[in-house]
Amino acid sequence: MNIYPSSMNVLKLKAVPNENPKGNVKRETVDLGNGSSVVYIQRLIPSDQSWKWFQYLDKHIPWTRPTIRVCGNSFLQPRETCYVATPGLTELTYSGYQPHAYSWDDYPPLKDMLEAVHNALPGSSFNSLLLNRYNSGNEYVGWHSDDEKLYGPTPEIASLTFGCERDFVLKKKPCKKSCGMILLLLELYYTCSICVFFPVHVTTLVVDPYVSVHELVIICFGSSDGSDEPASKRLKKGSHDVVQHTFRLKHGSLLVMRGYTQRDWIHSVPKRAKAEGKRINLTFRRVF
Ligand SMILES: O=C(O)CCC(=O)C(=O)O
Ligand SMILES: [Fe+2]
Repeated sequence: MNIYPSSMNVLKLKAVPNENPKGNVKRETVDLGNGSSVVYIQRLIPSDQSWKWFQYLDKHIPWTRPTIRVCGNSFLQPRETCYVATPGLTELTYSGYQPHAYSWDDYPPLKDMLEAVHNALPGSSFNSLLLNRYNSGNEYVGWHSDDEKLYGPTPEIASLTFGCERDFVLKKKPCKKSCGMILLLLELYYTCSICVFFPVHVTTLVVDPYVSVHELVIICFGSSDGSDEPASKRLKKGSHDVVQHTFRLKHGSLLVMRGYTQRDWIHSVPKRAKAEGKRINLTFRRVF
């Protein structure tokens, strides 16, 4: 089965610069096609304000490194996290972990950050926030999409970054038509944690809370290019044709995923040996 087309190109998408209505903050929009798009504002929050907020978050947020369960195995999440939400919303659960929902009033500066994001995105209304702290380039978030039901079919997710610059990579999910049935079956097996039929190299790759079923499909079944190398190796070497886009997320930047981005794309912040500093990322979401 061909998950990806056979050539080795990484197809990059074009960013179109545009101005916001007030004309004072530059933003670029990347049309991912089929109703998905990303907006990137490199300098939303001035540097000195961003450092003040970074210091506040670093010191006052009750960071935890949860143990999460994937395929029946327990792993320490490869970054620290905290969750904030308006009371009364449906609770968030991922990888068998249900974070405690702190209130916005517990950490008042979060309300200023929310306001800055709302001002940049007229018409948006976020009511929950997932915070991540990456203490070094060794910490990361693996391939996933934030497609939990509680966010609805076309979630808008606004991602504010402070501190060390890191790459944020978006990659198109494998074809749906030919893989639909396999995805469904894997989703079932995955959800039920019945993963015994996966080869060992599959389960050893699964170390992230958001491991994508689509990644498992690629790893398990690979492409039909005649290679007898394990598919996991081929995936790591990037020997597939991949449509992807990389954003270097700057201190004080805002990246917004819109439309069907969670349905049709996966994203990650990969390990980077050269990234030495700490990075704090806030993803604002709306729970329906
Ligand atoms: O740290 C980031 O930029 C992304 C975090 C993320 O994807 C998530 O929390 O779902
Ligand atoms: Fe995400």
